Amino acid sequence: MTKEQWGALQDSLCKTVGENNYKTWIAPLSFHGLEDGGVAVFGAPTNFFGTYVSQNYGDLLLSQLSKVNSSVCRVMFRTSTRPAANVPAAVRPAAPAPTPREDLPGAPLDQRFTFETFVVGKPNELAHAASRRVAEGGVVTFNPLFLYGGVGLGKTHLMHAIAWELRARHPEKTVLYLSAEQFMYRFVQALRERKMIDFKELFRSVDVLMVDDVQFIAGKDSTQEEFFHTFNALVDQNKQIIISADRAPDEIKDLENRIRSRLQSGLVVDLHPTDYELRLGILLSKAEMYRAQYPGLSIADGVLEFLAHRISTNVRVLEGALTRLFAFASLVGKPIDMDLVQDSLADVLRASERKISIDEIQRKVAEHYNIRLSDMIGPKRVRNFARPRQVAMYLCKQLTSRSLPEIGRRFGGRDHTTVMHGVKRIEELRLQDGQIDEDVELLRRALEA
Ligand SMILES: Nc1ncnc2c1ncn2[C@@H]1O[C@H](COP(=O)(O)OP(=O)(O)OP(=O)(O)O)[C@@H](O)[C@H]1O
Repeated sequence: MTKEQWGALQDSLCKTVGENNYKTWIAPLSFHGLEDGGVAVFGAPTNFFGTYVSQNYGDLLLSQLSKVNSSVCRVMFRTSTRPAANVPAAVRPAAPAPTPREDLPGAPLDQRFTFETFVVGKPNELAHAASRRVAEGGVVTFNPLFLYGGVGLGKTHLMHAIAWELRARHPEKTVLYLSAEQFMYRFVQALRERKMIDFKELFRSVDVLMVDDVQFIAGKDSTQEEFFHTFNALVDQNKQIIISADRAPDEIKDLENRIRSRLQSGLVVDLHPTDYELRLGILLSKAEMYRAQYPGLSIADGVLEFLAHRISTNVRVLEGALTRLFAFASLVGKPIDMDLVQDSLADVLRASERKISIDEIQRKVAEHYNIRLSDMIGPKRVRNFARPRQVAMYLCKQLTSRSLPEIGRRFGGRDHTTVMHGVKRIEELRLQDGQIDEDVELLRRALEA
């Protein structure tokens, strides 16, 4: 096992654990060598760091190392003596911001996550407006600002944008941005090294505290306790706090009530799931950036619209798809058109195929024919209810993978032969009756949108 072999493993480790984890936990390790008995020895910046990596990534490291060198049968971490300057920014106790305070244990800010690159649409306009207001750094009006939303909807992007803006407008202010996980890590480290006074002083002396992914501290009692005191101390001094989480304060389980109520005491805003227009806006803006990077590559009409329509999960997946398209196109020297989309994104498209539920179909059809849901599912056989019911059954058969007996059960416990009959009837009617055909087509499109 050589340093070169360790170096060669970096890429695959980064892919396996994700870039953030890699930067935080793997990159700071230095490979010291292979000792007797097949022990691969690594230098870690602190004892806590070594223990954490050993517990969380020990098995992974061992399995990867033993693939390149079968004599490795154990990994071990020793506190490294190398200078802190070699430790990547993610774990270095200083934020790489313009004129950062040397002692701030913040996380690095992503250069790309600014307000300029954040595309605003209906689903995120409130969160964006509140973030802009806080980023002005004027009088504290809502404290904390609590931003929440599902995976990949732009919480971290907005947090970084606020931090960049604050640092640019108020270089005299100390703005500390870090994830809740890093807060915990710092806290545990301070406990172990008996530096709690320094820790408290440091966190209580900032002008703006930004904590990302606060749901992480749920269930971690002492970290919550410390967070609570930090929070109160800062609010008492009228210092701005900005928090993000993947759900609303009252939906975070295992969070102490007093913390929950503090989190709710300012402005709570959510980032809604993206809509088609926002997704298209984001794609257009990202494509613009890629065009500068890959001059000469063109995108055929309709490609971005297709992606915005089909990939509705989250923005990260959308971005990934675009990155792959540009990379693929430049490698094979082809234009970005629908053929390339199908060739290079088959897996992404399959994974993001929208699953339509029977409930959704029943609701949409009832709405369309202006009848009550209970009448569609209920026993009445009058034509006003029977025809919409058959249309709904037909759509369930076409748009879901449910079996006939299952569909029957969901329509008030009807037999599968009734469903079969309904489906057949609509097939026939679609050929004979233009109105029915049009209704079904309209409903299908609305459901697939
Ligand atoms: N409105 C937007 N405009 C431009 N880019 C966006 C927007 N929303 C999200 N993104 C991009 O999507 C990616 C994911 O966003 P981000 O990391 O901020 O999500 P998140 O909500 O923090 O997700 P997670 O819950 O996984 O932490 C980033 O590259 C970000 O730049």
